[in-house]
Amino acid sequence: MKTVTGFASATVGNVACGFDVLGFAITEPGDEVILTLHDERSSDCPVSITSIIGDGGALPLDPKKNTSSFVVLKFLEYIRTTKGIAFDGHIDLVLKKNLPLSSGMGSSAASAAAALIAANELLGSPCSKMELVHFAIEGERVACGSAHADNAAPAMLGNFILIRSYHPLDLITIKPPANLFCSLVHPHTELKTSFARSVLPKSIPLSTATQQWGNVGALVAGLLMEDYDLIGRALVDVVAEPKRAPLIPGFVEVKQAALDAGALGCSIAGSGPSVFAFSSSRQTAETVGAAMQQAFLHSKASLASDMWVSPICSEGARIVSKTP
Ligand SMILES: Nc1ncnc2c1ncn2[C@@H]1O[C@H](COP(=O)(O)OP(=O)(O)O)[C@@H](O)[C@H]1O
Ligand SMILES: N[C@@H](CCOP(=O)(O)O)C(=O)O
Repeated sequence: MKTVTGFASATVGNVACGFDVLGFAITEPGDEVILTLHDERSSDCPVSITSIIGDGGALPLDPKKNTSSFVVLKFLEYIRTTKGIAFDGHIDLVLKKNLPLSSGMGSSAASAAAALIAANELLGSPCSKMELVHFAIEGERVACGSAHADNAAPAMLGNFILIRSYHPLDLITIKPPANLFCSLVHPHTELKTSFARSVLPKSIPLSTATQQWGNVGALVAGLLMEDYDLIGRALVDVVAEPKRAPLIPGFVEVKQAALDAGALGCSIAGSGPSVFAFSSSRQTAETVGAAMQQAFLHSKASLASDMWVSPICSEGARIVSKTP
């Protein structure tokens, strides 16, 4: 019986100004998916979820509703129709859910990317990571109703990913500057991505768009030029942050605490409630993260939080172990 374990880490979507077009991966924490291959099909659906560990019973066991199994079904259909690989066996899936749900840490995308990298390995690696990304993105539609790629693409590919176009999908990998560190703080409260998207305007004034694309361009330039000051100046979001900040208790204080502690910049991680900051050394990132946690704790809602300091992950989804 062949078994493969895949891992994919947390990701931060948007990176302030790049709503739905920019995201990056950190090195940990992340979700693990263990797949076991059986020769015989044991139900109509070729994938079953045997167990989910660490979700407190919150996630669906229906293989068509959980992002981890949904994307494996899409992958099986793809290799059958485009590569002539017919799969008549069965896959049992165990999800080790280490990422908090509805957190702004790309939890649904991490499950999908971990499952895909494992399924591809289990069936002899018929697909490249770039092919697998398509299914990981489709998984986001199951999670929140929109197939945004700014979590799924970095979860699979690592680094910063810029989505130049969705149709056709055109992903650009941007290697991180060597000394860039992320402080990611997750306050103990949930905010569903679907809800955080519903508060956004359907259209924005041209003057707002002008500011936003100026910052997106500057952020990409700052990353490529390793210009930390420019990265900091470009971490400005005039589209989503003003609408979403009121949904995160203490956000204004937390952001100010990060900047006062020496962060280059700070904004909402994905759709929130997590908040991220960039710093140009690990030591500063540790100080910044601690200051952000204190600010959440001393805010009106008095929120406890978890905090991670990490460089940008350059590897993306990976195989952790396999037998035989
Ligand atoms: N494997 C999974 N991990 C997380 N959420 C999942 C998963 N599969 C399905 N979902 C559903 O996706 C929704 C959470 O998605 P979302 O709010 O986008 O969270 P996140 O910001 O953590 O990605 C929940 O309704 C949950 O039931
Ligand atoms: N671009 C998306 C990112 C959502 O990230 P998540 O980690 O909160 O799912 C958005 O801003 O809606």
